[in-house]
Amino acid sequence: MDPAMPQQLPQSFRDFCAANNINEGIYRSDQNLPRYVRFKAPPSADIIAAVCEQLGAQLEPVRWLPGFFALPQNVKIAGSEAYKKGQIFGIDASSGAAVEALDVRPGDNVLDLCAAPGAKLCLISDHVSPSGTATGVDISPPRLAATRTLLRKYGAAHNCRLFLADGTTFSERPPTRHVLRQFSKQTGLEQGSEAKGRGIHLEGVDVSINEEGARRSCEVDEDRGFGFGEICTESAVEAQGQSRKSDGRIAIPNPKSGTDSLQTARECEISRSLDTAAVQLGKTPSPVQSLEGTALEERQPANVEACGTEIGPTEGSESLDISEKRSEREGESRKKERRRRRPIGGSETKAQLFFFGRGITPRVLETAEGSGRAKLYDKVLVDAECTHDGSLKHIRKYDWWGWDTFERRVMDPDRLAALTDLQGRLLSNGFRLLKPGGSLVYSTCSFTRAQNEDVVSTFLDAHPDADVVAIPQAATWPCSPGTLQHTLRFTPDVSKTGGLFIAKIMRKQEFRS
Ligand SMILES: C[S@@+](CC[C@H](N)C(=O)[O-])C[C@H]1O[C@@H](n2cnc3c(N)ncnc32)[C@H](O)[C@@H]1O
Repeated sequence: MDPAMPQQLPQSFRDFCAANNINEGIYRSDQNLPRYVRFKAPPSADIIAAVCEQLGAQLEPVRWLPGFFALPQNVKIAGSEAYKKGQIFGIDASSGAAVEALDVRPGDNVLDLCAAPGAKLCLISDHVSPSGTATGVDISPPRLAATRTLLRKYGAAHNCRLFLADGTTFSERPPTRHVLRQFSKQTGLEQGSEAKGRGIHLEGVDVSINEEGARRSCEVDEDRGFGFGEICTESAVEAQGQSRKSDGRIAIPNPKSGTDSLQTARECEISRSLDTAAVQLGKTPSPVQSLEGTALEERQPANVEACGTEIGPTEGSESLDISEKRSEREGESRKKERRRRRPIGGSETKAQLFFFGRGITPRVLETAEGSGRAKLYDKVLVDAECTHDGSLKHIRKYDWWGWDTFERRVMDPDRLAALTDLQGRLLSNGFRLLKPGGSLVYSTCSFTRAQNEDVVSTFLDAHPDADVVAIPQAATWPCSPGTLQHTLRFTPDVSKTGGLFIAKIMRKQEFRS
């Protein structure tokens, strides 16, 4: 057998490769690829040594990608202290490269249009800190729930928000940075405080402190329909049926378990501030406006998925009732949503009111029509749904699912056409939400031209204000050029990473059609 060929590739997959001009040789090292981890904060030599000891393996720095380390593929990281403490997380180096290509800067507002399960969003959250924001969107409730868990675990939730929405129609503006700073200042929840990882949801919230000082009243932002409630005073503690223990801790009754959980006043204050309801009105939010101030077409309203506490499907926690009327209806629709197999061409999302709040009665807050120019995102990542053929590990799952399923899902021309159509619409909508002068990265973990260069070329034909640009950092990356100028491909044989296609697209600063 040709040593360049991977052994025992299933015939269906070989047929797929042949049909898409994919050289099977690129998979030859796929079975022995390293796994990659990233340190949340730049590690000292002592920390690296300690983590190596915990993992029982050497961490090899990835020379071309700062903060990333390679490990032998079979090393399990989940049991280690470093992983449990959120010090390291698993993310393929090619995924890291996609985020690096975006060149995210502190203070940027970044949109991640296909965010789940969230590894790239965690990285983005780190890069935009301390003053920027990251907005994640995904159409899959369970995957979004996993994303929320990940964000919390890695202390990335403080500047992130998540929407359950169709990325082809998502239309929410970036949050107001001014408010983010104001909220942090007033609550004392600065970067690195214990609030990190709790999931603050801050978009468009106008926070004010009244005469009583400790009391925080929060009003909804006119554009957004979200808000934080107030609470934290002694009277509010009593009003909530809570009591202070002699050591100063506050007993918070949990009606479901019948037990009290004890929190220090500080913890209580923080959780109150963070866990108060965020509200998405059950009506269409004001659409994003173009820079010229004209409303862009009406889009589907998004559902709020995650912020301070549980909304929507949860991991290891119960979702809270929203209102007597709505909870039943939504419970049913969520069940239906879980049962339903998501079509490959995307799906419609219905407006739903998600809600949460521990012991807090949520208020539905009124919005006013937004006015003036919409703020758009500085950077957008469209890490699109694809056939995942860049990773044999993923493709091998069809050993269990059955290769007839592969043929039906991945090789059926109608489904492929629907998929590439979805990719094009995700790219177009991401670009619509990008500000002039901003950059967008389109990536897939497929090697087919149809899902990569062809999608980008079709997009460029329809968007004269878009340019594919070179990625300067890539000069030192172990990748190969795509067939469209400036596009890149990470292939397992060359990069020793999972497969990834990356195109960086700039929106021209000044453009007259
Ligand atoms: C390749 S995965 C994204 C991986 C993610 N960026 C990460 O780094 O963890 C593609 C995601 O697109 C989501 N998706 C599929 N169709 C979508 C749509 N119409 N709108 C938004 N997300 C969609 C899928 O649920 C899936 O989570």
